[in-house]
Amino acid sequence: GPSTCGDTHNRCLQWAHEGKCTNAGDKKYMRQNCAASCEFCAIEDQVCDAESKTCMAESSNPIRQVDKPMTFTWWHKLESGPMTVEWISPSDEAVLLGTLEPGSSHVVNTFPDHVFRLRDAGTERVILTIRMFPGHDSMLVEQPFLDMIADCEDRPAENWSGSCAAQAEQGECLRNPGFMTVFCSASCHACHLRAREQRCTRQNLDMGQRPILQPGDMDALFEGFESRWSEYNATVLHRSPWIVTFDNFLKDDEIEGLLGQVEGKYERSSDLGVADKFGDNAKIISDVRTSNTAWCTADCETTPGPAAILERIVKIINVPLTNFESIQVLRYQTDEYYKQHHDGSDGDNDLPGGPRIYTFFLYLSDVEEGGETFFPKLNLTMKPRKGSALLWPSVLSDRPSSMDSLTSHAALPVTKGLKLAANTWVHLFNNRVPNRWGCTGPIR
Ligand SMILES: O=C(O)CCC(=O)C(=O)O
Ligand SMILES: [Fe+2]
Repeated sequence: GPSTCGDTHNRCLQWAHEGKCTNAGDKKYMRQNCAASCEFCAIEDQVCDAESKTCMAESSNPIRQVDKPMTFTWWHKLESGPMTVEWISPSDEAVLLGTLEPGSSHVVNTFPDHVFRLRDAGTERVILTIRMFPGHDSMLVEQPFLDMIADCEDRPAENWSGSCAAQAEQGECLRNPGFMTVFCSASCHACHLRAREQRCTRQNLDMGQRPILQPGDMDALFEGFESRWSEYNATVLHRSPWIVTFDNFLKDDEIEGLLGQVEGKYERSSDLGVADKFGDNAKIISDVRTSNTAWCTADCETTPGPAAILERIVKIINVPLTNFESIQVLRYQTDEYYKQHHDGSDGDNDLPGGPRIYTFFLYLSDVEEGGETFFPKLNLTMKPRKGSALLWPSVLSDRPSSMDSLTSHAALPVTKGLKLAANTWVHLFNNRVPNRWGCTGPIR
């Protein structure tokens, strides 16, 4: 159970902003389940560094997580008789640890990546085998849970050339849990983590509980913004919502660096479908956006160009890189567009990373004709110019868990030439840990 003070539900912050922490009917639930969002916790209980406001997860390094001791508890909630608990050693030896009586619990001190097996003590039938994952520290062994994991098998994608068993052997289950628990769940003994509600709570991900914005923080950021960032010619085009442009934000060699890194990685732009019962979000191709997309992921973002760009954005918006998605490069050819949409939705409060709070948009080319970014509700149009940038929020300053519908926007069709641009999306909470765990696509 929760030993440190925190939220047990991802949507806690939204509920807190709706006044549920003090509302008579909800207060009890909120005290028990949303202590962090209701600010009932002492600061020192929280994983985040309050001073610098960084919510860098203590244990976001998976290698370190493996070394970190953990305590795991099983609760025997089955009608049947006693169960035995065994530790399966790396050389596949079963070591008997004890017997678990119906209605009672069994606690082991262990480490992430260790494997345990429960058997019916009478028939010796294997009831379940599970691998230890950090943050997931207890399990109710009950019939609905066993039904959920019953049909569990590896189901790697057809075009994947790896072997689940070999990858599991090499420690990939913990290093890359988002991919491995979904596609190699049997080999990882991680069938219990296929379901998003098991795998993707902020508490289970051990990622910190503090949102990067409190009500009002965003307004404070943009006060005096133009003079603070005059080196990039920051101009406030609109207040409430804040829309800011930067001339000469990018140097040519940074643009070349970024584009060079993603060359050959472009795919037709898609949206993510709702997670299936295996925890996977399928890509959906639609006519809402017709461009091509390439991601600047781990290897790319540490190269000089992208690294310098990200470092500057971190400084300007005062949010650590842990809350960022990878840079997404966009390529629009003639007649391509992205119809009116919003970069966030209220449902994003159910994601451990929370909603996107900012889009820091980069223009990587000039465009001969068309390709403007257009905000219909604000009647604002931004003509793409190589090296410039545009910053807008997805949420309200007064209530950072709520979408600001005024910032819906479109990419108008390119009518002549080519448009290269990039999204840098920034979340209310750490988004790096959720991304590694496959917890970023929509749930419903
Ligand atoms: O290309 C543009 O100007 C905007 C693109 C956009 O809104 C998006 O990718 O979400
Ligand atoms: Fe957008």
